[in-house]
Amino acid sequence: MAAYKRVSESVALITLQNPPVNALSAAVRQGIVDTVERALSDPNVTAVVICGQNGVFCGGADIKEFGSNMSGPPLIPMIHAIESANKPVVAAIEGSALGGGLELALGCHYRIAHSKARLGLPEVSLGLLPAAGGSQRLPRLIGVPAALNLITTGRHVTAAEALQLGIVDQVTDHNTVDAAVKFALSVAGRSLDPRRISTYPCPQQPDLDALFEEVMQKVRRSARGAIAPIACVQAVRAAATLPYTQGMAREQELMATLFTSGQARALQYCFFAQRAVGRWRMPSGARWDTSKPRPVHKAAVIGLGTMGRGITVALAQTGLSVIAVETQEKQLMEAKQAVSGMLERGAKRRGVAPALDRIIYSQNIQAVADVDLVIEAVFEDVALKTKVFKQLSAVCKPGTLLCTNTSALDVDQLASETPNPELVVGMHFFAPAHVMKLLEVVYGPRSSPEAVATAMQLGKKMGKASVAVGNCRGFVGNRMLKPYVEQAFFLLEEGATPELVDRALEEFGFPMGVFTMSDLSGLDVGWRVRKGDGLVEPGGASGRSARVRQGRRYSPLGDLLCEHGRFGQKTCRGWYQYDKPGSRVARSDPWLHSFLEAYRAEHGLVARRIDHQEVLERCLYALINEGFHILDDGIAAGPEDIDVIYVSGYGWPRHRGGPMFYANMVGLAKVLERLEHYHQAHPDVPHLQPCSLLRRLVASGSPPIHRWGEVIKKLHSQL
Ligand SMILES: C[C@H](O)[C@H](C)C(=O)SCCNC(=O)CCNC(=O)[C@H](O)C(C)(C)COP(=O)([O-])OP(=O)([O-])OC[C@H]1O[C@@H](n2cnc3c(N)ncnc32)[C@H](O)[C@@H]1OP(=O)([O-])[O-]
Repeated sequence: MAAYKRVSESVALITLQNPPVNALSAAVRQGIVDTVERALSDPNVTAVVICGQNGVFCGGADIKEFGSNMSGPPLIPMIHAIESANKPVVAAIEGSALGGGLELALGCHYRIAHSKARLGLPEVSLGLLPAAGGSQRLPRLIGVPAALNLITTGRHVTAAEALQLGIVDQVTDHNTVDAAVKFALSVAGRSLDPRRISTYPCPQQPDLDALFEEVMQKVRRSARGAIAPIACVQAVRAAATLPYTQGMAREQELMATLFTSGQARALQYCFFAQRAVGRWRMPSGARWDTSKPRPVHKAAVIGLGTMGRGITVALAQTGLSVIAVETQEKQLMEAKQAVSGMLERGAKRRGVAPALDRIIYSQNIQAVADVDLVIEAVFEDVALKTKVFKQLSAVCKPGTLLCTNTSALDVDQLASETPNPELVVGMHFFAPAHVMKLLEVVYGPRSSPEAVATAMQLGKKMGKASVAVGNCRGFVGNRMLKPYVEQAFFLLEEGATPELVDRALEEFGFPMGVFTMSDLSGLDVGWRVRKGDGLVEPGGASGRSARVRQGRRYSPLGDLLCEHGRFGQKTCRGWYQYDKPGSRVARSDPWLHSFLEAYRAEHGLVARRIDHQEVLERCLYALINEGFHILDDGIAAGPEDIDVIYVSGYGWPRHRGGPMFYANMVGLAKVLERLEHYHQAHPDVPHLQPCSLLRRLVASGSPPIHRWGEVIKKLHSQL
């Protein structure tokens, strides 16, 4: 809807009304058409102001309508009617003007923005492009390079940057509507021809072809298979090389290729999944809107290694006071320096003052006596963590929440070491903790809903994609990663090379394949976990028994490389070789290839040709199959929880939606059939045995992902 009223005698004020972000639904578009017509035909009206209800201009087209038959007046002629109006139309931009919302404003003759407003054309992050004239008007208004940057990245700009770019005409700290009405009165009666952006020639660039070639190469590299960024470059190229009308036709043509694409559906699923995981639920029935978070004004971090330092920075950047505790003096001094550096660099990027004074460093755990929440990030050793939890229970004031950053230990066991297990949850960050978006909030059977609510709220405050998951070995992310890595190892035994496996996964869209990632994080990390699982047998890595553990197939390849001191980038040797420690440039290593041949010969394994399809099916379907086990166990509330975890923490390509969404796209019956095929070939690999939940979903006709709940009774999906 759009409300209409006359203000200041002769200004028609049109207010978009569709809470919470005034998205351009069919009803809003109809409201705009009707009210603009009314304003232009009312002789008492000399100017028009368009604004949004509730301090938000417009969040763009209504994404919820994309899945259905679009009805109501189309956007392009609606915006054209405004641009060709014979009375000045001024956009009063508060909150957000994004996508179709900014395109509407670009159709207006003037734009006034509040200093806190955010503007942008983020369609690319939904697998689309600005298709209501944005890709044709923005380059004409601000030039090709700046428009290319905004449209291919989808980034939001501040009002200040929008003014500097020329997107808006004025920025105000006061009431934006009042400022816009005053501005409209001041320009009433002036010629509007110079204000119709579609009539502008596109500012020419020296060597336009070279610019587009360079941008296209950069976009192709970072897109990793996503098609929308490429279409965005092509649309802006049309603006730079074609008259407006032809450019618009090209824009529509390109949009048509994207709108129904699987990638657009995947990215729009991610948009809603990211918001759905905030509406968390626990198997007990406790939920996000009935559990009150506790106030957290002061927090503490125990252990200032790599993770502890990142967590301290992430906490301080929220404005909280932080007590950072490290018992080793040398480690404490080094941590103080590292944390200060990270805070200063972060503050510089964001153009704010670094929060150095918010952190108090101490060697004494007593210092945390009056904090509201503690995050323990000491070395991943159960005895050490238990000792710390006992100390914290003795030192902290009643009601202090005790959170552990463990990535593999039993959260409930740690809770049992304290007098108040209800106050214990896992807060599993990902390295670097002040950069990586994902936060797994892990609740045990005794964790209170308030404790979960508090951790989830703190995660949101830190700008994290926080997902509430149940306590089990590896929680959700690492638990699914195990069969994925296991399959990659088995593929090497059967004839593949690290290069082949990694190329298949990187072409699928992962930033890094399994073996490149293993070299980056260090082979010794996985080795330590396998030792913790009792899987590593010292020196035993030969003969048939070397490839069986706990009655199932096992590959000691990773253990053998570690026994050779090949820990990856840090030792210049791992699955690949590197020129110097820490170098990221992986080069094939002939030693590794002859080692694999010798290994196969020793174990009577005959290498066979393996193609990318098999690599993808075995690695991804084994991971997905574990996802179904996690849903069946009620460890994750819904498929969206798993997908947000993998997209925001494990590099799963966003334009493929996430593991569970991808399984739905491929077809559950196909995933089941392929798992059965591979399990038949490898009966000693239980991770390939299809999960009963997958069978039940296929037997129920493979319902769409948002209806899996009907099959999985204990599912609490929020889609
Ligand atoms: C032709 C044209 O070229 C093309 C084709 C397009 O225009 S394509 C569309 C382009 N527009 C976008 O990409 C902007 C998308 N939105 C955002 O980036 C953010 O929402 C926000 C505006 C910065 C506000 O953030 P927030 O943190 O304050 O709240 P929220 O939790 O995110 O959102 C609050 C609630 O509003 C819902 N919502 C937000 N934007 C929406 C939209 N455009 N359509 C439908 N629902 C929307 C969201 O799902 C959530 O619902 P629920 O979860 O409460 O049920």
